[in-house]
Amino acid sequence: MPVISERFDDLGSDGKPARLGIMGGTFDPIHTGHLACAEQAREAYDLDAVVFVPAGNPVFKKDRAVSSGADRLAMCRLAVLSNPAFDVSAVEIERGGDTFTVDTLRQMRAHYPDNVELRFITGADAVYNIVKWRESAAIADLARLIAVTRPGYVLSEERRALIAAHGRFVIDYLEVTALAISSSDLRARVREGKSIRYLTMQRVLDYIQKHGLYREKGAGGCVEGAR
Ligand SMILES: Nc1ncnc2c1ncn2[C@@H]1O[C@H](COP(=O)(O)OP(=O)(O)OP(=O)(O)O)[C@@H](O)[C@H]1O
Ligand SMILES: O=C(O)c1ccc[n+]([C@@H]2O[C@H](COP(=O)([O-])O)[C@@H](O)[C@H]2O)c1
Repeated sequence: MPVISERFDDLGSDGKPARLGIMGGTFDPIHTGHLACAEQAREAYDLDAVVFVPAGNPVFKKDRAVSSGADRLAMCRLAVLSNPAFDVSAVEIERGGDTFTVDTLRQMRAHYPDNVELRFITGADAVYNIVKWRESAAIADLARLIAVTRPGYVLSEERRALIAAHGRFVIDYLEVTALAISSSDLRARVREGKSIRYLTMQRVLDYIQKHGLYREKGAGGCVEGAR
C-alpha cells in the first residue's frame, strides 16, 4: 500500500535533491484548468512530480454537497493517467474528518527525506484566504507555495503584503494560461444537460456519465463525511 502516492513514494530516496508539487483541491470534478496549472507549475519550477490530493472534507465548502471521496479520487486518477509526472494521493480522503492542509504537509514532510522540497500549488482564489487556514503560519514552514493566476481573481499588492506578513510564507506567483473553467460550471452544465466535452479529460467525462454524477440539483452526494 502506498503511503502518499503509488508512483512517487520513493522520491528522493536516492539522496538527490527533488521537488514535489502538491496540488490540493476538492476536484468535484477535476477539470482542464487544474491539469494545465499543475503542468505549467511543474515546468516553471522544475518539479519532479505533482501529486493531486483531493480533500476529504473541504472545510470551506461545508455549505454545499460534495461528491463522495471515492468518486473524486477515481476521476483524479483517470485524469492523470496520461502524464508520467502526475499522480494522485488518497491521504486526505483516508484520513477522514475535516481536511486541513497543514496535516497533509506534516504527513508528507514525515514521509519524504529532507532532500525533497515540498511546493504547494494553489489558485489565486484559495491563496487569497490562506491566512484563515488552520495553522497557516506552520504551513509557511512546511512548504513553499506556488500561487497560480485564475481568471476573475485578483491578488492585489496589498493582499500579497498582508499574506507575506502573516507567516513566513514564501510564495511564487505564477501566471498560467487563463482558463476560466470551474468545477461549479461543469456541475451546472451536466445538470442542465449541456456538454462538458474538452473542459475535462474524456475519461473523466465518461466516468461522470457512467455514474450519473451531477444530474440533480445540489448534486454530487453527501455533505457530511464526503467519503
Ligand atoms: N481554472 C483554474 N485556473 C487556475 N487555478 C484553478 C482553476 N480552477 C481551480 N483552480 C485552483 O485549483 C485548486 C482546486 O480547485 P477546486 O477543486 O476548488 O476547483 P474549483 O473549480 O474552484 O471548484 P468549485 O467551482 O466547485 O469551487 C484551487 O487552488 C483553485 O484555486
Ligand atoms: O487547511 C485549511 O484550513 C484549508 C482551508 C481551505 C482550503 N484548504 C485547501 O486548499 C485547497 C483548495 O481548496 P478548495 O476548497 O478551493 O478546493 C485544498 O487542498 C484545501 O484542502 C485548506
